[in-house]
Amino acid sequence: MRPDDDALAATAAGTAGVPIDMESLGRDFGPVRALAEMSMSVRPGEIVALLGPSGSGKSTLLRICAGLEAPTSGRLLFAGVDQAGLAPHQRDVALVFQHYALYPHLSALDNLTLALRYGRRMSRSAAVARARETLEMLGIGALADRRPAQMSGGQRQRVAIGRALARRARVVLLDEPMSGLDAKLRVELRVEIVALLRRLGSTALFVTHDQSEAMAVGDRVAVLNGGRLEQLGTPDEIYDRPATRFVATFVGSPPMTVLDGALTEGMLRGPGFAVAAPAGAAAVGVRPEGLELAPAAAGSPGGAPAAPGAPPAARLDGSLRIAGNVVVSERLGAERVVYVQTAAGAVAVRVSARQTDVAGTPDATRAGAPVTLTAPATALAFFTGDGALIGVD
Ligand SMILES: Nc1ncnc2c1ncn2[C@@H]1O[C@H](COP(=O)(O)OP(=O)(O)OP(=O)(O)O)[C@@H](O)[C@H]1O
Repeated sequence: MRPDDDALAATAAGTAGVPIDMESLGRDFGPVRALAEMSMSVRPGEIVALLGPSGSGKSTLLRICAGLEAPTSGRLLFAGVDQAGLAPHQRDVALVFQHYALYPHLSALDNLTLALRYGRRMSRSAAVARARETLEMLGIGALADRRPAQMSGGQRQRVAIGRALARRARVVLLDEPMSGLDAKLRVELRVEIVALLRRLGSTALFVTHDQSEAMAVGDRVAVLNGGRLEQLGTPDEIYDRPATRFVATFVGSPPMTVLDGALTEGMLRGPGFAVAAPAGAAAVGVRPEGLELAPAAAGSPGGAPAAPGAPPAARLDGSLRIAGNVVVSERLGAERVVYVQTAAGAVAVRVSARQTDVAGTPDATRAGAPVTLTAPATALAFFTGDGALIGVD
């Protein structure tokens, strides 16, 4: 859903998600800097996925938004109002955690109804109607009368999510809400959660360390590393134009390969490769699907340079070429990912699985096969020594 639609959805559901503004938020735990200079604006009704490795500060940021943790520096605003000093219950936020706690002696319906009656002070009939509607939206309307012990883990988690979302808080914070569930269930449930959030129009922050989950759930994805924001962008921007080397090598399956080199006279040279590069380049990156794999030409064994020590020549069209030997190849549905050991390091290449099935073609994907990898200039990304992407515009 695009922002223009958000207002409509919010009006239809009677909820208005609010804008969230983070201004240089920081949080220190003694000597540990859990969060630093975190600035981000989230639009009303937008879902932002917070993605990052363990310890990158995702939960700390969420807890600050919830009011469970105070920032050491910076400001947090909901709808333009500074949240400093406001307790969790004063912020109108809904929290969904991995570890849910339902009342065991109450039915699913009563678990939701109770939260609405006491959390939202709704009348009994209005609360029951809202609770039923929410359970229906999560595909568990038929389980309304069951107690938690009579449900599967996935069903219980749906009830817990329903209980948090039924309140229609203006901000919804989800911290790895599905990490206890199996992969198939996670995929199903994330679709339902997103549909529900859209319907309610709440602004949502969704913490995950699973990149496919982040890319599927987020209107935009915020990639965190070491307490800092590396990039905030749509899933396409994050994938196609990673702002930093960290993002490039964190997102993608397998992620971008980045080869280090030294720049002289417009040429980035590393072990076994040389490529025309912009000023400031210290490394060249290429996605697995940006490379073409071909059997090494006869007489030029893969892996080793033609003459040991002889620098490879850069190519006039700006493309990257590097030789190597296949280490292993992995069949993934219609594609195959081939890992090639080159003098500059391991390089991942994605090829059509059919490429290897053509009769009469030497199988360039079997282990040990000498191969040549080529990527056109348009498939290359260059990074500075600090890991920043060098603009190509
Ligand atoms: N209460 C605390 N006391 C001391 N250090 C803390 C505390 N809470 C978090 N930290 C530290 O702050 C950093 C960020 O932690 P945080 O839990 O926010 O990361 P995360 O990205 O959510 O990680 P994970 O994916 O493992 O949950 C870590 O180095 C962590 O050890």
